[in-house]
Amino acid sequence: MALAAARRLLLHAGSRLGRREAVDGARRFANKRVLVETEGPAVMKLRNPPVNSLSLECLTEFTISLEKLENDKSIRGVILTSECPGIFSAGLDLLEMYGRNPAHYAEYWKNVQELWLRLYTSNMILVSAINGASPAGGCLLALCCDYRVMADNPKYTIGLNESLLGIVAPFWFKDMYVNTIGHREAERALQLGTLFSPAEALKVGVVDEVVPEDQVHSKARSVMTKWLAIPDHSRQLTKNMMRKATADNLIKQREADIQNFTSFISKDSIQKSLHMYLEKLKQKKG
Ligand SMILES: CC/C=C\C/C=C\C/C=C\CC/C=C/CC(=O)SCCNC(=O)CCNC(=O)[C@H](O)C(C)(C)COP(=O)(O)OP(=O)(O)OC[C@H]1O[C@@H](n2cnc3c(N)ncnc32)[C@H](O)[C@@H]1OP(=O)(O)O
Repeated sequence: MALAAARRLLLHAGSRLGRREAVDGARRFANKRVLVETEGPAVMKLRNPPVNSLSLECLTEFTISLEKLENDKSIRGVILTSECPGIFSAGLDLLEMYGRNPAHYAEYWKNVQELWLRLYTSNMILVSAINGASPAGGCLLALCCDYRVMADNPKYTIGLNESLLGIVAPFWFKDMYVNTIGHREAERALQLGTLFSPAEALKVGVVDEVVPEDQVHSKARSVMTKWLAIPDHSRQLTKNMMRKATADNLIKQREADIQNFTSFISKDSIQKSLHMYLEKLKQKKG
């Protein structure tokens, strides 16, 4: 209930802000964690420092921004990128999955599902400009896009690394991985929790193109121009044909998937694994 109210408030605030900025001629709208520019090809920038983790608030704002863009018939495509230097997204927020209660886990997972379904089945053309590290849920965001451009910086890695955290990528993460890189590569990468360098990601097909870091945005724009030249109706029907079965697979068992996640993440052994992983992240600094 509280989240639904927050969502209504955010939507209302978002549209007020959008109107005010449009009057200023700025053609953009924003909430705290997501900035959307609609001048030229629309660009959605994640800005949830330090690492663009997908907290509940961030997921909510992301979903609302996407909904607003979907409702604007003049927007046919969106470039998804990050405003946090060196990080595309660190994925799901570990602090939403650690030390909370089952009701919180259920609420969080529902929102993860919601964002995924919206992104994966969007009628818009989605191009990701991957300008930083992109593990787990960060990779998931990129995989939802129709085309992925990654910055050529060996420090940036991408992949579904859940098994390294002692957790398991849910079946719909796995399905999308299989759809993108094929069964054998997905099976190996998921078990090993592989984080690919840009060159490896290109080779295996996790990304479509790797370009020098200073060209990642211009390349994403030129890709968008090419995709925008395709008639919407035929491209959308084709996209739907390719993705519907995968999305439907979650839609038909959303509630069971929430229960599954909640009981899995609540286990003492899983909480212990997450605790150890969080400690490892802290120690890395010291
Ligand atoms: C049969 C099957 C049965 C059941 C299955 C059912 C359901 C499935 C169950 C579970 C699936 C859940 C799926 C989860 C998917 C995810 O996305 S999990 C998140 C995975 N993410 C990561 O592993 C990334 C971890 N982070 C990093 O590697 C680095 O931080 C990163 C490379 C992104 C950036 O490095 P750097 O710039 O050096 O920054 P720091 O490491 O110093 O980090 C800065 C602070 O940010 C905190 N932080 C980092 N990542 C996260 C995160 N994902 N969530 C929350 N917080 C994060 C980090 O701790 C630092 O905090 P501090 O400043 O120390 O307070």
